[in-house]
Amino acid sequence: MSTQTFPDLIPLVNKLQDVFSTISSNDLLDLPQIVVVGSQSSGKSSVLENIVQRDFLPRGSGIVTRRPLVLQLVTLPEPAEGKPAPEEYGEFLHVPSKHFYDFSEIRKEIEAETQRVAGGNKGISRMPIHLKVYSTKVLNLTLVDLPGLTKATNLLTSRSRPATSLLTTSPSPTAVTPANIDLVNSDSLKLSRQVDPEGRRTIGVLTKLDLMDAGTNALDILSGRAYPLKLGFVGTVNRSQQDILTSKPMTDALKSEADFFKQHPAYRNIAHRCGTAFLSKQLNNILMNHIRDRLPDMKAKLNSMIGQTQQELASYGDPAFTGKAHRGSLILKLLTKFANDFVASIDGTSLEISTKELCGGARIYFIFNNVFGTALESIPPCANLTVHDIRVAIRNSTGPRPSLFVPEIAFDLLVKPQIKLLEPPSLRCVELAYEELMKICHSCGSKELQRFPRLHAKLLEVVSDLLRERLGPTSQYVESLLSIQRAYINTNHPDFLGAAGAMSALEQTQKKKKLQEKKRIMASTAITTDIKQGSTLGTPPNSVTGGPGRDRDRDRDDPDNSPAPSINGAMGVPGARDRERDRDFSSGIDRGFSTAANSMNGLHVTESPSQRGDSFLNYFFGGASKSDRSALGSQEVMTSAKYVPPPMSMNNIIEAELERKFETASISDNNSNGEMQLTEREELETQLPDHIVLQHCAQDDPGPGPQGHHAPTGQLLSRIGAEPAGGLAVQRGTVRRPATGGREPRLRPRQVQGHARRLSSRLPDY
Ligand SMILES: Nc1nc2c(ncn2[C@@H]2O[C@H](COP(=O)(O)OP(=O)(O)OP(=O)(O)O)[C@@H](O)[C@H]2O)c(=O)[nH]1
Repeated sequence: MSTQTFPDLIPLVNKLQDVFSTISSNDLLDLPQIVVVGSQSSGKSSVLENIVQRDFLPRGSGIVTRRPLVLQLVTLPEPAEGKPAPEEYGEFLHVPSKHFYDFSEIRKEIEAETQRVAGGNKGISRMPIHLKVYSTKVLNLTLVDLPGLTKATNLLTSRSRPATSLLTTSPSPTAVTPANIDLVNSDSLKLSRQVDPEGRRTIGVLTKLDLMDAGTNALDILSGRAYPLKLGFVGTVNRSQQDILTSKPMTDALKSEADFFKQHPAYRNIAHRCGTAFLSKQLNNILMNHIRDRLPDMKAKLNSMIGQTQQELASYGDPAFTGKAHRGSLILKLLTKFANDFVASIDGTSLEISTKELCGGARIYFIFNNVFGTALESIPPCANLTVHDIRVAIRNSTGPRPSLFVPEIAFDLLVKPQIKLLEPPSLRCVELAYEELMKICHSCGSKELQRFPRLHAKLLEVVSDLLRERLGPTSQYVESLLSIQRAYINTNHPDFLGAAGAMSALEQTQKKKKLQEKKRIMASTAITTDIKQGSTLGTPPNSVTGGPGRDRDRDRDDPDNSPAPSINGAMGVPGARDRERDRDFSSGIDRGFSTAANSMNGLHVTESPSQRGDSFLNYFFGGASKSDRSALGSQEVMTSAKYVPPPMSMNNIIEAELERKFETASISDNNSNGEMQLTEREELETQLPDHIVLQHCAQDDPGPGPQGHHAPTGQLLSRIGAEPAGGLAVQRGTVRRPATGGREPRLRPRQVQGHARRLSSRLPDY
């Protein structure tokens, strides 16, 4: 061990200790400390009192030391000759202005302070008590008295110490062990090994040497032969309980100790390396060496902390703005800075730009282009629109007349709810943008502003209120934009290029389909055989009236004709018009049905309606003109098994079969599954709106573009709505839909029918 002394080192470290204890940051610097550890009643307090040479520590039964005591011993200079020695005194960090000259007062203050923090119920606290003792009799030294070992373990070894913990990561342990127990059972040595495994900084203190059994001694231990510690063991003899009770003076106690070692036969030769005085010197050396070792590291750490602190200080603003006179200008400056930061965050010109996640304006861009874009993309353009809806809307909107083109009223009615689907994601986009602006607002406070927490809180409150206030009107604005688009569907917009192209594409598809079907039927063996044999097939009754093509037109043109009354529940429930139609048609039809039903119950009938399926219906509604209906509906025709239809040519047969395929469901309106079959034209018409909408979506969504996003809603909406087609200056948006609590209901066929009726009454020229 170096004998070189650094007298200023320990006071300097004590100063650091005081500073760091006030800012609760002992851990930051890892100050060198000597900690006194030992099991309960091993004699720790006695050793400390011997070193200070004063009675000042609480005494009693059970656990007495319940808070760590940081004891800083400061050497007072020796008085000049003839002058009285300066009076010893103690000073607590928590009572800085008071000097305790009466050491019994110090004891009381320790007890009171322990009780204040650790409570009166034997509780233990980490919060240290800092006591400085100024005396001419002490060496500069800092020691930490820890509570009894069972309680001290956590305080000494815990790596997750709170900032208030006094212990460093590498303390120098003073392991106090009573000599009257076996060394291998020494908990203090076990604990010291945990923080100093090589035994380089640990010093062993052997107390109660006077209490060893007669004939035994601790010479092996004190000579360093029993236990390997680089700094060795120092033996002490403190005051016994009896001495304490009789208030044996400390000077007498120290003298008795010195005499003990000098006179003891075993320790006589090592008496100069035993006792409290030697221990004090050793501890002083240990501490100074420890400080010296740690000094370069401490200096580097301190410098970096000073740099950081100065930087932080600078961030709290210009000192020129301090004082009451500068209050107004300071507030203005802070508000301007806040506003600039807010704008900079949105513009992306802020100095503190994260490289980890999107923030500010970039995040708003992401919300608009990715989140909103994806939300729009995920909306199926024809959601909630079934073929049935489209077909019914088209048919209802044509009224009693045939339509030459796809009726636009139907298109309007169908498209408007679809535009409404854009509303929820649009409103969500507004909310997300609002939330992002709120986030930006909360991240804008500069360090300087944080110096004034109330101003900062008030500023955030005002800006948040402002943003919240604008949320409602912005949402309303978005809603009104969508309402505008829904109110007026402009199919003449230059971007609305879907109609003609879609129509021709659909027609091509249909033609192809028809051709394929024709070929298939041509190849059908049954038909070919029949043709070859020149046999006469049972012609469907509708051929009598000039072929199914005409019937198809009639059927399409006459909406009253579509749903036929049910025979066996396979068809749809007839509507009002159906019922009227039924009344209009001769009662013969009804008779026909009843007769047909009777026929099925065992009467003579060639084919049951179920066997003949749609042909049976064609027989009534699809295959005959109005003039023929009464005749065809006659009981004779329906029930006669002998009825022989006129012969058909080959082309007629093919044509009829083909038409039957395409058309039967259009007459029956519903098939047995409740699904509708469409006519060729209806299929084309019902697909057209889908096709247009899909085309527009495809236009709007050219796939991930250079920015990897999709066209915003505005474009989609502007493409759906523009000016009226063909200069038809009819405001079709006047059709009002019933209020549905903000949610556009899916239009049922009957609702569409109702709308169409009302619409046609308002638009006589349509
Ligand atoms: N005879 C004798 N008694 C001693 C010696 N050292 C301590 N004692 C006695 O042992 C008892 C416990 O001593 P303390 O100094 O209070 O022990 P401690 O380790 O501080 O106890 P806690 O703070 O409760 O953990 C006291 O009654 C002391 O008088 C010694 O060297 N010789």
